[in-house]
Amino acid sequence: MKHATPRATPDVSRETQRALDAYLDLLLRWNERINLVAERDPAAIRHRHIADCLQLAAYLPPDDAPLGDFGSGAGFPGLVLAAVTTRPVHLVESDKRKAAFLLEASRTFALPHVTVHSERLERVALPPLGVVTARALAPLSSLLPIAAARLRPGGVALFPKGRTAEAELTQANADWTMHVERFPSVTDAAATILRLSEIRRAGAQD
Ligand SMILES: C[S@@+](CC[C@H](N)C(=O)[O-])C[C@H]1O[C@@H](n2cnc3c(N)ncnc32)[C@H](O)[C@@H]1O
Repeated sequence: MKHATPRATPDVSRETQRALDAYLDLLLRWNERINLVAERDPAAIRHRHIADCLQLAAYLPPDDAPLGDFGSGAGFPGLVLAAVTTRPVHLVESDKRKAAFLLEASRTFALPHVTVHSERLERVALPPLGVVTARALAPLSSLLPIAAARLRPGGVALFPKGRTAEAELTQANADWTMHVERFPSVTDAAATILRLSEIRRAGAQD
């Protein structure tokens, strides 16, 4: 697998760092009542989830088009990215308790550009998106129809993937054409960030 050179994870301001630390505190408190993340160790959550998601900011397009994060869970990556972008961010999470956490977090950290949709992604009404993200939601062959249906022309999908990235791409290539960029993860040597654009069903006409 050939990776492009990784882009540096953006340095965050002290204010953003404080907000991310407060988000971690809130997550730890809620994690005692509902299962948001498997880890209990704050340092592990900071590295495996927050830093892992923050690195995606380097691959966002330089515009203000809306971002839709599908299956956000505890806010990964959508809520973390909302801390470093002013574009509208739509978090789609069907689990009511996780959606309640997302709502509380977006209110606590005064992120007025975040909208939480407590419903299934198949049914949610969203504007055409400039960016689609989904982490640990589904294999690529299931994510591509979602991205193709939701992205506006010129939009990109950012999918963090583990060691199955190449196999998922091979499988998806049977039914889809797309421009693929691969970036190495800075938090997990076995992981790859896929940035996909011009996603079309194979054989589809423009
Ligand atoms: C494995 S978790 C991953 C959560 C988060 N993206 C992360 O990386 O930690 C998948 C999440 O997707 C949500 N989900 C699954 N199917 C969904 C659907 N059809 N519509 C909306 N959310 C869905 C689940 O409730 C769960 O919170």
